[in-house]
Amino acid sequence: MQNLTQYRELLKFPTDEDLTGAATALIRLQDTYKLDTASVARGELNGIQYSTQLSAGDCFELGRQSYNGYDFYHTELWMSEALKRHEQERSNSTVRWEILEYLAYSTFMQGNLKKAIDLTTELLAILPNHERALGNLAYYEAALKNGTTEIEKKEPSPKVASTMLDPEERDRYHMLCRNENLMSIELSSQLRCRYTHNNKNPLLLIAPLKEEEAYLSPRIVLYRDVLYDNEIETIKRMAQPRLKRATVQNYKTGELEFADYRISKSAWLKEDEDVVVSNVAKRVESMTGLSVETAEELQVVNYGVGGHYDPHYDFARSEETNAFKSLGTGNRIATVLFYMSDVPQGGSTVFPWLGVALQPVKGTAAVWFNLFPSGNGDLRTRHAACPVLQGSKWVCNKWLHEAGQEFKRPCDPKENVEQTSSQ
Ligand SMILES: O=C(O)CCC(=O)C(=O)O
Ligand SMILES: [Fe+2]
Repeated sequence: MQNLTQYRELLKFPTDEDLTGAATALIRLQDTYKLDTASVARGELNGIQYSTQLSAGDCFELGRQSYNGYDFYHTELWMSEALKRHEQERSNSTVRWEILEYLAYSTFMQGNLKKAIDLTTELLAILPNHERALGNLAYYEAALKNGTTEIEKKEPSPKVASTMLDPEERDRYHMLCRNENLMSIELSSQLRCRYTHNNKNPLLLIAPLKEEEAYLSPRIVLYRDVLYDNEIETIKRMAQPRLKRATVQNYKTGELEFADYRISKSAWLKEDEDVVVSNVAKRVESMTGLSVETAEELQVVNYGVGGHYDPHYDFARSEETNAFKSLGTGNRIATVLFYMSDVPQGGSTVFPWLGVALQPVKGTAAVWFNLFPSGNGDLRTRHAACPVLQGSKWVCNKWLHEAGQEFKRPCDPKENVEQTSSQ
């Protein structure tokens, strides 16, 4: 709010990137959760009515942003909605002929020539001398006469193409985000929950963990109630002033950079900063049976509405020669992901190829091994954070590394399948 009011001249906030990012996020939510355009515009998400609505101008802006990204499918959806809202609005936040022009062109680009002609004719009824519209009309009519419905499709730019998901993986990812079940009854009926008693670890003898299996091979388990509310408050309070836009590692250069496929804010906390942070690390040792000596600092992450992380591996693949090199502690052997909030809608952690969806529950931790005992990465652990549809998602995670685990999880060059006994 201060940026908007006091420092407007200096900071120019929100920026163009903020606007583009907000539009992309809304369209991401629409696609992932199959939200219908009119409902979103009315402020209704998955049947829940919120207080905010979109004006014709907002819808127009979403259409324009889609158009700028050569995404004519969403241009048409949002320009049609803009047109409907324009008719209903008393104080018009946009201009009818402009909507018609975008709508006609996006309709044409999707091969509907007749509709493009009708819309352009309507535009010309408002502005008979609109030069571009006159040119377009002649072009659309000629195309219709010659039977040319083949539209020259623009190839996505190399930057966009490199971040595009494999369609099958994307479909599985989105289905899991929508809570559509992908796990067979044969598999899910084998999942158990238990209290973990362990004579070797006094902590587990006094306070056994509530362990819930989410998948067996690879083993993914949930531990319930492993963070106290006051610990969560402390972690959030410490992280808040340090939160920065999250980065990803460029696997070729090893450089950290911003990427559309990971939208969140994060901060790192050291164990010696607060007893809460070191206690969490000790608990991670109990949960995994591994040492945190070589683990990364505690990463705290906050996702706002639309925040997400596309499918990825937590470990570095063999071709990613620069990853984790500077740490000198080997690859990321295991992940411990703590949920520090519930999320009212969206925000699950999903494993597209396993059909597993973990819904964030405050105080729960998810644990899995990323590597086989051979040290090779387990590709089945590919996972993603679904976009947050409503609310704010807080997690923190601890990534454990290979070094120092030699006696706790002995390596075995032959073991490319995980051990059957737990940990
Ligand atoms: O936030 C989540 O649910 C998953 C986060 C994640 O996969 C990561 O940070 O590597
Ligand atoms: Fe991850």
